[in-house]
Amino acid sequence: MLSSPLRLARCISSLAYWCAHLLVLERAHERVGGASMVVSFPRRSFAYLTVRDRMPTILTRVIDTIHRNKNKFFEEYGEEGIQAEKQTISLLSKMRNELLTDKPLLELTDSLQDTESWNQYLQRQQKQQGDQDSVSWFKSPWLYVECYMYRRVQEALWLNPPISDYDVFNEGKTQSFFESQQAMMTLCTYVEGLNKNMEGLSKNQLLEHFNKLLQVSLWGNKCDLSISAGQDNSQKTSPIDSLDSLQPFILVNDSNRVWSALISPQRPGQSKETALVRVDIVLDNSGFELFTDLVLADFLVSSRLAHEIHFHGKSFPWFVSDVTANDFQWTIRQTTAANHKWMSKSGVQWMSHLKDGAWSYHDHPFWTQPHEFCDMEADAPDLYATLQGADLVLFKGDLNYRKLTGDREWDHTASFHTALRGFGPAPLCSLRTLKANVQVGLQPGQGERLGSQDPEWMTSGKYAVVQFDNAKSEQKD
Ligand SMILES: O=P(O)(O)OC[C@@]1(O)O[C@H](CO)[C@@H](O)[C@@H]1O
Ligand SMILES: [Mn+2]
Repeated sequence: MLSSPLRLARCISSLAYWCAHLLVLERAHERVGGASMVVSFPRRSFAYLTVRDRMPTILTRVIDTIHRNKNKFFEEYGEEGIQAEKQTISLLSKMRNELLTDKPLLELTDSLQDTESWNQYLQRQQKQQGDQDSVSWFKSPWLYVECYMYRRVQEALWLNPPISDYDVFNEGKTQSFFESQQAMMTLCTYVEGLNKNMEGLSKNQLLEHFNKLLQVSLWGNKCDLSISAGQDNSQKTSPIDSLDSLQPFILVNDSNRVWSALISPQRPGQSKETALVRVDIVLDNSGFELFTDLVLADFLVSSRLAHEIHFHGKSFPWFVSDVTANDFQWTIRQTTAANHKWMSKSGVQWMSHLKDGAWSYHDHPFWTQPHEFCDMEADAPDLYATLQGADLVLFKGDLNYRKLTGDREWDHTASFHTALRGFGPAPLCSLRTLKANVQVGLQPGQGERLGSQDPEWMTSGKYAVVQFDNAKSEQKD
C-alpha cells in the first residue's frame, strides 16, 4: 500500500501529466522548404502518441534495465557501481517527468564531442519558435525531441562512470538476434547455394538474386525495437519465401535504378570497365536487420558488383535497436560461432571482408544528431565528402527517411528529389518500412487509396519503399 505522501506525490504528478496534455497545441506549422514541419502535434497523431506513450515506455524500460543490473554493477565496480546506478536512474526519472509534463528541453551538461552542437541546435530551435513558448517535448518538432531523448539517455550514463559505456538496449538487440536464428539459417543456406554457382550466373540471374536480397534487407527493417517500444520484434518467417507475398506492399520500387547505379557507376574519371564500385550502407537496426544488410553486402562483394562496402553505424546506443560498433562486431562474431554450417561460413567470410579492407565500419557523430540530411553539407562537411566517394548510398529505415525528407508534411505526390532539398552526395536509395507520417513519390491518388483501405498505412510497418534518387542530376523522379 503506498504511503500517503507518496500517494499524494503520484496524484500531483498524474494531474500535472494530464494538464500538460490539455496544453497540447493544435498543429502549428513552420513553412520551411516548401512544406510544413510538424511543430506540435494534434491529439491522437502518431507523433503525439509516440511522445505521450511510446517514449515514456521506452524510458521506463531503460530505468528498469539499469535497476535489474544493479548487482552486476556492484560485482564489477563495488559501491561506486551502486552509486552510479542510483544516480543514472535519478537523472532518467527526472527526464521522464520533464517529458510527461511537457517541461522545456534542457542544455546538455556532459562534455562529449557533440555537446556543443546539440546545445547550439537547441538555441536555434528556440530562436525559430520565438519567445512565447520554450522548446519543449510537446511543442517542438517530433524528430528533434525524439532524437534529444536518446542523447539525454547517453548523457545520464556518461555522467556516471563506471557505467558510462553500458548499453541499456543491449539485451533487446541480442535477443532479437537469437530469436531470428531460423530465418538467419534459411538466409545463409540460400547464400551458400548462390555462392556455389556464382561464376556461372548470367547478368539476369545476378539481377534476380540482387532484387531478392535487396528486398530481404528492406523487410529486415520491420524488426525495429523503437516502434515496438522494446517488445520482441524478431523475424519469425522465412525471409526468402515471404518475398512474393510482400511484393504488393512495396509502394515505390526503384530497384531497377539501384541496379543501374551499380552496374554503370557515374563517378567522374571512372570507366565502366575499371570502376571499383563502392556502396555505402547507412545502417539502422541491429539483430535481424543488420544480418540482412551483411548478407546483401557479402553478395555485392562476392558477385563483384561492388568492391568496397562502407557501413555507417551509430556512435552510441540510439532508438533502442540501432547498430553500434559493438553490435556490428558482436553480430559477426556470433554468426561465425553459430552451430550452423552455412551461418558460420558466412561469418568467416564477413570477417575476411573486414580483414582485407573490402568492408569498413564508420560511426560519424552526425548520425546521432537531430539534423535533417539536407543540413549535412553545412554541418558535417567531412561526412558529406566521405559519402561523395560512394557510387551508391543505401539508407536503411524509417528514421533515416524522416531525416532525408525533413519529416515534413509533403504531399504524397511530391517527388523524392524535391523532398531531399538538395541533399545528394551520391546516387542514393532509401530502403524503408513505413513507420511515420511522411511519404513522398507516390502516384496521384495512391495515398488516398491506401488511406481508405488502411488508416494505419503510414505507421504500421506493413508497407515499404525502395526509393532512389540520382542526386547528381536534376532529373524528375
Ligand atoms: O529507423 P527505424 O528503426 O526504421 O524506425 C525507428 C522509429 O520506429 O522510431 C520512431 C518511433 O519511435 C519512428 O518514427 C521511427 O520510424
Ligand atoms: Mn532504428
